[in-house]
Amino acid sequence: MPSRKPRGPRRTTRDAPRPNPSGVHFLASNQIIDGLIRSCAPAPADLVIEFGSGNGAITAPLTRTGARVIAVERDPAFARKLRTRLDDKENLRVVTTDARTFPLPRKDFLVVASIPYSISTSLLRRLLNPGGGTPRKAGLIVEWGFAKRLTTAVPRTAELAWWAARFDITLVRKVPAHCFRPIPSVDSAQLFIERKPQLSKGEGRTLRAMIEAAYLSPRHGVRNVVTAATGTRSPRLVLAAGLTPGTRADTVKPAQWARLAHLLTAHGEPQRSGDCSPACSRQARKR
Ligand SMILES: C[S@@+](CC[C@H](N)C(=O)[O-])C[C@H]1O[C@@H](n2cnc3c(N)ncnc32)[C@H](O)[C@@H]1O
Repeated sequence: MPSRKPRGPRRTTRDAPRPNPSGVHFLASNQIIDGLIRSCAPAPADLVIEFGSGNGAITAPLTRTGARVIAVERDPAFARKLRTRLDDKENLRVVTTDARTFPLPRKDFLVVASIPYSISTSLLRRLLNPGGGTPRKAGLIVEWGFAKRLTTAVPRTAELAWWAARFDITLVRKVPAHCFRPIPSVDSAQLFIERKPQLSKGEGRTLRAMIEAAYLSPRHGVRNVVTAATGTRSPRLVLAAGLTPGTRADTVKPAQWARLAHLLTAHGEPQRSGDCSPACSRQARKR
């Protein structure tokens, strides 16, 4: 992990936060951009998607890795300028569309992006929920508070726990506001996300059912959560997962739920309900 303080461009009094009606803040630190790209180590065989390419601060160095790059930008003026500027890059495709509806590839891909903060949650939902394709690795610049919520040891909501149980989500570094132009009022963070080995369908269903039961009844012990989710009692497997039957649900880390789901599935414990009851879904959506 880098220890040097990220350098932004030299700061002057003219750089103080100013009204910015477009709400767009461009990365202006080569050190941050390089670190972001290096975190995913794109190679020529890779497909990399960048959401919100703006004026290409990340796109241009991304194309130099030799990977195939798809830059997704909603603003037609930004997209047009980027196409013109990087006209000679045969490995780049600029797509003018909304990141929230861009169809994600089914095959292997990476994401490298400084994402528009207004769509952080909806974009992460698309990237980290099964359904479409999910990235093998993602290097993202996100708002600082959002990064902290995503990386707490015991996430606050069932949805965050579901993501953290299936992906390693690491807060790599703070990205101070002065690394952007214009300077925003909040700091940002560099996140690194890596997909864990994929779960079987049964493991996924058991994991989801347990997480939802846990977040509906956070004071319950793990034993009750397992019973609510699978209809069985498995104290031996709870112990094997490094928990005790009485461990409170709101102290259990996502990786521990994942381990327990693996053990329960391997020993043939079915989940009780389908993927998710309506009440659980409502709770999971609360953010
Ligand atoms: C934070 S800026 C990042 C720009 C550039 N990547 C950089 O780091 O300098 C976000 C960019 O996302 C674009 N954008 C905003 N909402 C979007 C959406 N829903 N889909 C795709 N692009 C979007 C904006 O036009 C802007 O160019």
